[in-house]
Amino acid sequence: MAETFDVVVIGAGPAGENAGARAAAGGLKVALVEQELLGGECSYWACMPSKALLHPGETLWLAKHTPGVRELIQGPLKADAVLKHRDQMVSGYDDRGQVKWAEGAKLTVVRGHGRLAGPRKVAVTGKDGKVRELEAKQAVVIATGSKPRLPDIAGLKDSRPWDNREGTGAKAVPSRLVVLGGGVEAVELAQAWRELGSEVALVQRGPRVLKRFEPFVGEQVAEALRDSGVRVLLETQATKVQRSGAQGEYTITLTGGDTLRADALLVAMGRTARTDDLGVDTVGLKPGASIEVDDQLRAKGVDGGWLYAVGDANGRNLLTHMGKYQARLVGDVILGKPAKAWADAKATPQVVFTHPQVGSVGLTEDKARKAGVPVKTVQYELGNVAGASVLGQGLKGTAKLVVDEQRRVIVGATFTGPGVGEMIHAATIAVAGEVTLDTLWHAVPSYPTLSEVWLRLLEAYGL
Ligand SMILES: Cc1cc2nc3c(=O)[nH]c(=O)nc-3n(C[C@H](O)[C@H](O)[C@H](O)COP(=O)(O)OP(=O)(O)OC[C@H]3O[C@@H](n4cnc5c(N)ncnc54)[C@H](O)[C@@H]3O)c2cc1C
Ligand SMILES: NC(=O)c1ccc[n+]([C@@H]2O[C@H](COP(=O)([O-])OP(=O)(O)OC[C@H]3O[C@@H](n4cnc5c(N)ncnc54)[C@H](O)[C@@H]3O)[C@@H](O)[C@H]2O)c1
Repeated sequence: MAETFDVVVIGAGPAGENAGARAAAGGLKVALVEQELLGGECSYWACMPSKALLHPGETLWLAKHTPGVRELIQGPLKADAVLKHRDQMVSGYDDRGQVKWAEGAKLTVVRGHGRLAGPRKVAVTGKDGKVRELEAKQAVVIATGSKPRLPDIAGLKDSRPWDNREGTGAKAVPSRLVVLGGGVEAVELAQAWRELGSEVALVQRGPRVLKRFEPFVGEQVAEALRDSGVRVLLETQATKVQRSGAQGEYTITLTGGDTLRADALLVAMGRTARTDDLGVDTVGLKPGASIEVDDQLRAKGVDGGWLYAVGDANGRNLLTHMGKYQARLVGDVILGKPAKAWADAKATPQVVFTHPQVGSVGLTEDKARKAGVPVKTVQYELGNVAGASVLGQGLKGTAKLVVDEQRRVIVGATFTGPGVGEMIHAATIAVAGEVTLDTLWHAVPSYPTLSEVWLRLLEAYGL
C-alpha cells in the first residue's frame, strides 16, 4: 500500500531541500527522498569543500600584497590545517545537522534510491533492499543533480581517476597532479592543490580556460595559474592514460605525443544530469538526459503537468544558487502561485573563487550580439580605482559592462579582481531590475572602495 504525500521530492541537494521546504511552508505534506547525504553534492563534494580549500590561498595571496603583513609571511600554507578546515566545512561527511533542519521544515525524510514508477508514483529502495511506495497527490519534483562526465579517452576509466569527490575530499596533497579540463572546476581545483603544495599541470583542449566568460577572464586566470606555478597546457588533449598498478603512477599521453607523469589525475570535464536510473522511461522521458522544463519548471512532454525538475537535473544552470532559485519558484508553482524562472536566461550570476576572483552576470558581449542586442561595451581596469590601493599593492582586475544601447540598461557584467565575488550582486540587481544607466548615475559608490569602478564605467559610457 503506497504512502500518500502532496509532493514527493527526489534528491535532497540544495535544490530538492529548498523545493520541499517551500512547498511544506505553504502547508503541503512533503516527502524528501535521498539516497546518500542530505545537503547533496554541493555541501560535501563541490561548493563548500572547494571553497574551504581555496580561501586560505587567496588570503595568503592578499597578505602578500599588503605591506606590513607580507613581511611576516614565512613559508607556504599549512596543508594539514587547511585539510582539517575542509573536513569541518563538510561536517565530517555527516548529515545529522541537515536532517534536523529538514525535520524542522516539516519534511518527511525517506532514505533510499528513488525511481519513478509511472505517473505520480515513486518507489524508494532502501539500503536493505526493501521498497517503499510513495504516491504524490499533486507533484513529483526531480532534484537528483548531476554526475561527472568521463570522456572516452583510452585507458581513462580503468585508471580510476579523481572526480570532484576526490578532487575536493583527498586526505593528502598529491606530489604531482594533472587536471583535465579548463572549466570552473578545473581552474579552481588546480589553483587550490597547487597552493597546498602539489606540482600541477592543467590540460585544456581549447585556446583558453573559462571559455564561457568574457575572453579577458580566461587570459587573466591562466596567467594567475601560471604565476602560482601551474603548468597550463592549452589546445592540448589527453589521448591515452596508463597507470602502473591500482595505486601507481599515471602516464598521460597528450596530442603531439608528449607525456605527463602524475600521482593523481583529476577529470573536470563537465557533468551530466543524474537521470539514468530514475525510472523516467516509465513516464516517456529519456534516461540519462537532462529533464527539459518550461519556465514553471514543469517537465516538457509529460501529460498532466505533475512532474517538475529543478537544479542540475534540468541542465539549465549548473549552479547551487540557481537550483535554489528554481526550487523556491517550483514550490510557489505547486502552491498555485504565479511564478516564472526568467532569471535563468537573463540574469544568472556566477563567481569563480580563484584569485583573482571572477564575478559575472547575464550575457557576455558575444552572447548579447548573437541575441541581436544593440550592444555597447565599456571596460575599466580595477587597479586604477583608489579602493584597489587600499586593499593592497599591485592588485589588478578588469570590469566590463555590456549595455543594451537602445534601452540604456546593462544586460551583462563581468569583474575580475580581489573580492569581486561580493561585488557582483550589485550588477545582478542592475541586470535583473533593468535599472537604467541614468538611474545608476545616482547610485553613488562609497570612497575609497572597489565599487567606485561603477562610476568609472558610467563615465566611460559617456555619462
Ligand atoms: C567541484 C565543484 C564545485 C562547485 N562549486 C560551486 C560553487 O561554488 N557555487 C555554485 O553555485 N555551484 C557550484 N558547483 C555546482 C553545484 O555543486 C551544483 O550546481 C549543485 O550541487 C546542484 O544542486 P542539486 O540540488 O541540483 O544537485 P546535487 O547537489 O547533486 O544533489 C542531488 C541529490 O540527489 C540525490 N539523488 C540523486 N539521485 C537520487 C535518487 N534516484 N534517489 C534519491 N536521491 C537521489 C543525490 O544523492 C544528491 O544528494 C560546484 C560543482 C562542483 C563539481
Ligand atoms: N564556482 C562555481 O560556481 C563552480 C565551481 C565548480 C563547478 N561549477 C559548476 O559545475 C559544473 C561542472 O564544472 P566543470 O568545470 O566540470 O564543467 P564545465 O562545463 O564548466 O567545463 C568542462 C571543461 O571540460 C572540457 N572538456 C569537456 N569535454 C572534453 C573532452 N572530451 N576533451 C577535452 N576537454 C573536454 C571543456 O572544454 C571545459 O573546459 C559547471 O557547470 C560549473 O558551473 C561551478
